[in-house]
Amino acid sequence: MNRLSGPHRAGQSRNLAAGAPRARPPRFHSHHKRSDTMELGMVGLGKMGANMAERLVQGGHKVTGFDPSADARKAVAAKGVAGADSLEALVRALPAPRVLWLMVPAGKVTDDTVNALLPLLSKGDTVIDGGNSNYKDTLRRAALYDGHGLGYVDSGTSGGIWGLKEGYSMMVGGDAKTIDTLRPIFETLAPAADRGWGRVGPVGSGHFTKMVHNGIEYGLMQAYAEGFSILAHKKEFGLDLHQVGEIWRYGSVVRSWLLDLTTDALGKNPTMDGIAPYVVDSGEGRWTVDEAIDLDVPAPIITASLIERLRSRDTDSFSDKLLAAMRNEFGGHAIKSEAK
Ligand SMILES: NC(=O)C1=CN([C@@H]2O[C@H](COP(=O)(O)OP(=O)(O)OC[C@H]3O[C@@H](n4cnc5c(N)ncnc54)[C@H](O)[C@@H]3O)[C@@H](O)[C@H]2O)C=CC1
Ligand SMILES: O=C(CO)[C@H](O)[C@H](O)COP(=O)(O)O
Repeated sequence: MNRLSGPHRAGQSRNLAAGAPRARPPRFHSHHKRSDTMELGMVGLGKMGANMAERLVQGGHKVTGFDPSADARKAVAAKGVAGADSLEALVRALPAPRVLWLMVPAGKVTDDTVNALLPLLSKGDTVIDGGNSNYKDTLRRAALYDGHGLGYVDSGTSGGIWGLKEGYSMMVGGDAKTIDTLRPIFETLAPAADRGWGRVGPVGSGHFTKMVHNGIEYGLMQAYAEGFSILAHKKEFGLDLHQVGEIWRYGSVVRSWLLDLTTDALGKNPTMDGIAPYVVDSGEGRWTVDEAIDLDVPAPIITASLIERLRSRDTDSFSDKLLAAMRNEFGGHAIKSEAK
């Protein structure tokens, strides 16, 4: 494995998380406290990849990054991340056996990247897909790589734009020995070397676990949004939603990081002024619902949360108009006319 000289200071990853507001003592201790640093390539230097590359550099690793956007490459250069202007140049810059972390949009871009890397890599090299890929795509890509003697690891990654400071939570799938060689990378990216990451099973299981994590995220988000909306509609009490959020953040049963962020958003913009009521989804929720159906698992909350997102985009609902028309047909109930 390509190790850089010079030990990575013991506990360095933990120091990175020292500013985290709600740091807790570790619940378990790793027997593999590595002091190594590594060299790796980061493909995709957007909101996630750029910060991950920066955190790795802060942890003493050597990172070369590729992104088709020259601006993205320039932004990370200032953080100590070397730049490559093509995938070929990136692969050439890395010592064998190579390690490449993909942090690109799921779907076609990931497929294109995986396919373009295939002829450039050599036996023993490993690709880690840290994006939100569908686990079925991951199984297909891993089988392709396995056939060429290449390692393929999936890391379901959570932490968003806060990961640079707080560390990332990583659900890792793949061959246990391969993952062990990548330990210094995960230990640095995680909130602490011995927590917030782990091998969850064979390849595919990391993305599967992240998919369910995001399904849960949809349900939690929906519950907070509905609760605050009920509070907002009780006009006679004139409730201050930011204040309520702040109260709930401490000691309440519903306190969470998501509530912290929700409260922050309410503090900045209590009436959600200027925000269109349109909620995007990137696929993880619908894959979770598909999977629940395939496995005969009832998942009504996650399913309803997904449907609510779809509903948010239906600003001229045909079904609601048809419902009003039906009531008129059977009961002669009045139809409210559309404002012209
Ligand atoms: N933003 C978030 O909160 C999280 C995102 N993810 C996942 O991480 C991945 C990256 O997400 P973000 O950084 O948020 O997206 P982003 O849109 O900010 O960045 C994606 C980057 O990939 C680059 N890119 C596009 N085509 C490329 C190609 N062919 N080769 C190399 N780079 C290419 C783009 O120029 C861009 O800089 C996605 O799979 C996303 O689902 C995972 C966890 C959280
Ligand atoms: O993985 C994430 C958070 O955990 C990403 O932010 C993801 O984009 C969220 O899912 P969606 O876009 O479907 O709301």
